[in-house]
Amino acid sequence: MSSMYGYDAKSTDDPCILAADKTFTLGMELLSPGGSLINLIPLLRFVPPWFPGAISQQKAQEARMLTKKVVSIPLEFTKAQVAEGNARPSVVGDFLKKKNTVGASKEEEEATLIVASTAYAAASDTTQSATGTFIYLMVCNPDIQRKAQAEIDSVLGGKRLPTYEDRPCMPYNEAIYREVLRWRPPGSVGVPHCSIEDDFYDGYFIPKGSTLLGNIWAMTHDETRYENPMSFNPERFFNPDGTLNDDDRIMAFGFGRRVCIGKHVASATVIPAVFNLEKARDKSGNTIEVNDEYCEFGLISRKKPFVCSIVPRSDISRELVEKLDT
Ligand code: HEM
Repeated sequence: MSSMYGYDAKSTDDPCILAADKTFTLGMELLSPGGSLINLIPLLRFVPPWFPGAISQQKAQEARMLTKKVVSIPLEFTKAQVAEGNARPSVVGDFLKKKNTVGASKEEEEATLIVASTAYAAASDTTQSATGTFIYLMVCNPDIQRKAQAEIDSVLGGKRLPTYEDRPCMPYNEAIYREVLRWRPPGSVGVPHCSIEDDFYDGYFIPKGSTLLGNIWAMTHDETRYENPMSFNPERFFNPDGTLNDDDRIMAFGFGRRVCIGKHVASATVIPAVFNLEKARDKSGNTIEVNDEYCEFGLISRKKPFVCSIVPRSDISRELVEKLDT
């Protein structure tokens, strides 16, 4: 939202977040295989929402209305910021400035707005799922977190935030990133695809028009490739000589022509540079244990909410984060 619109949601009660969350839940219910009869009998899409029992149509209508809200709330915000002259750099903000000065075509405007809302929609739940898993794993594996932080400190000296250029110098953090998305890919079967011609695979006939799901979970938990696949172990991505191995194909981003286009943005998000992530304590000082449960939302799985403590690692870390907010 920040990079697309320069809009920072301050809390989970933000109207845009609430609308996006509800749209997502409705969308996932409708899109998951078997989630709607329309997926099996496409002719049913012509039944109007007011028809008794047309639950899918009603959900789709609500999702459409909420989607408009998800697009209009940050857009109106950015327009106001641009008009007041204090818009932060963002895809939509920069476009609007350009439109107001040198002009822009209708097509350009349409494309920019669609790119921004698509990126937001595709990025929010997947990134939220991966971040939830990452925080959970760091809280439950303090030794791994300390090792990652020690590597970051050795490169940054605790004085600045990491940049893309620092990444090759942080192989252990790279291994954590690979392992988080291997251990719990946000979408265990990716996004459904449709075969565009008759095909054969491994002796099976796949007729044109079949729905195909790539079993990402099976690939990332293949015991012949990943020993003890249910355990979280970033070390598995290292060669015996201590260098990173070449297993850098992140299955969680999907495959082929429609592979996730945000994978480079996503891959830069997960770094324990400035915060300590720990188990929280109750008023008596007892550690609050973290549940290990996940909720399935159609095609995406999310860590069930849990309490933990997230505190800046030092005063410098706090300043670095606060500077980001200004
Ligand atoms: C950990 C985070 C993310 C995961 C696990 C993820 C995963 C995926 C997957 C599985 C697909 C479908 C690929 C396929 O059809 O085989 C996809 C598509 C897509 N993703 Fe991501 N994604 C993430 C973050 C992002 C971010 C941050 C953005 C944008 C900034 C983004 C934008 C998109 C878009 C636009 C598509 C549709 C591409 C197309 O259909 O051509 N994703 N993503």
